[in-house]
Amino acid sequence: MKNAIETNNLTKVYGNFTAVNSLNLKIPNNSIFGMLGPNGAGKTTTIKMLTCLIQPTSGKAVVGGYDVEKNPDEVRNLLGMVPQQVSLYKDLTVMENSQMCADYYGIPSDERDARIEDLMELVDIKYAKNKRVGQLSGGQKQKASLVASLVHRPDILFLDEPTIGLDPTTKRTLWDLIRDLNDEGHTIILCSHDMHEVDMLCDNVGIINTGNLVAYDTPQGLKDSLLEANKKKMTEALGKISDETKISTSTKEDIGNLGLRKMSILLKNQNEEIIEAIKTSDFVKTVEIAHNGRINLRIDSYDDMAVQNVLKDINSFGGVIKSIYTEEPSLEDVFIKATAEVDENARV
Ligand SMILES: Nc1ncnc2c1ncn2[C@@H]1O[C@H](COP(=O)(O)OP(=O)(O)OP(=O)(O)O)[C@@H](O)[C@H]1O
Repeated sequence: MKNAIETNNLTKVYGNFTAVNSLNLKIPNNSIFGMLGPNGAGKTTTIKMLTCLIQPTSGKAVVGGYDVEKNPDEVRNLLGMVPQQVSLYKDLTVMENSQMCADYYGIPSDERDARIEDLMELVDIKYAKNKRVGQLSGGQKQKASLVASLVHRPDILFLDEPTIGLDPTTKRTLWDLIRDLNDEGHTIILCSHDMHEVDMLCDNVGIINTGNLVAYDTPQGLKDSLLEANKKKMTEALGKISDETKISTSTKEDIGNLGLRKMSILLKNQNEEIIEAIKTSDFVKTVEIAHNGRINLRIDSYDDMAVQNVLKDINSFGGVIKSIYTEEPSLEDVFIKATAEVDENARV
């Protein structure tokens, strides 16, 4: 079995509203998959179908080799789930909640408590094992939830916003744990709005928008595609300005501390008039002339057209561009671009 999860035109319709639309997804075994999408995109609905909590309207999903509709029990046995809202019993202790989960999955009683204690140590919650869940802080509840969901050593683990509200240290502990679990062979499905987290942890990323899968690749692949598209647009905008203009990308540090959307330009024929034209361009928020003559700009817009319009302004004042640096796109840029075109009719 190559893929831990495979869906074929998986669809969920509520009334006349399509929450998930013909989803075709392949999540390789032993990988970390990041599921991204704006609020209401259909992520939770997808996860609910994959974890047999709701039935698909049409299409198919195979999880761990089992069809979610034909073999839901087998699927459930393979899964662990840490939901957005911790779903443990508030009046039971951390230990009792985990014991209940272990019993549900039929873990032998002579193994059960040792397994739970090992996991508690791993996520650092053993000190609170006899505390009732209702008395725990948000982060402690999240850890308790992880212990309960890992006790049966699931092949596939679903994590829905697992680090939301956690302090930076606890967040890092959890990231390390996710990597460790993956090294041990678990496939992990991570739903998160934290782009840094997804970029850092995930092997592959899928972006869902209004029920449709609009992008799927490695994080680097997604960023590279956007970079290529941006370069193409810049080349088009440069047009006849100069065939020799070098377009490159650079990290934030190389360009300098300029703020949000940055670009840096070197002109062959820099003069006051051109600089003035750049400064008064509608799209340019700050202009800084570096000691080496580079013009560092901050363009306060995520609109692709901003870059093109600045280049056109320079062109109209006779500026000949020698080289352009733009900031490398981040996963956040990819997300914003991929989800920009929202079909308002497809929302409720
Ligand atoms: N039981 C339901 N009945 C009708 N519509 C529903 C139901 N559950 C979800 N929806 C709708 O389906 C769409 C997708 O919801 P879903 O919870 O899957 O989004 P999501 O991507 O998980 O969002 P978020 O990031 O906010 O958690 C939303 O428009 C939501 O209103």
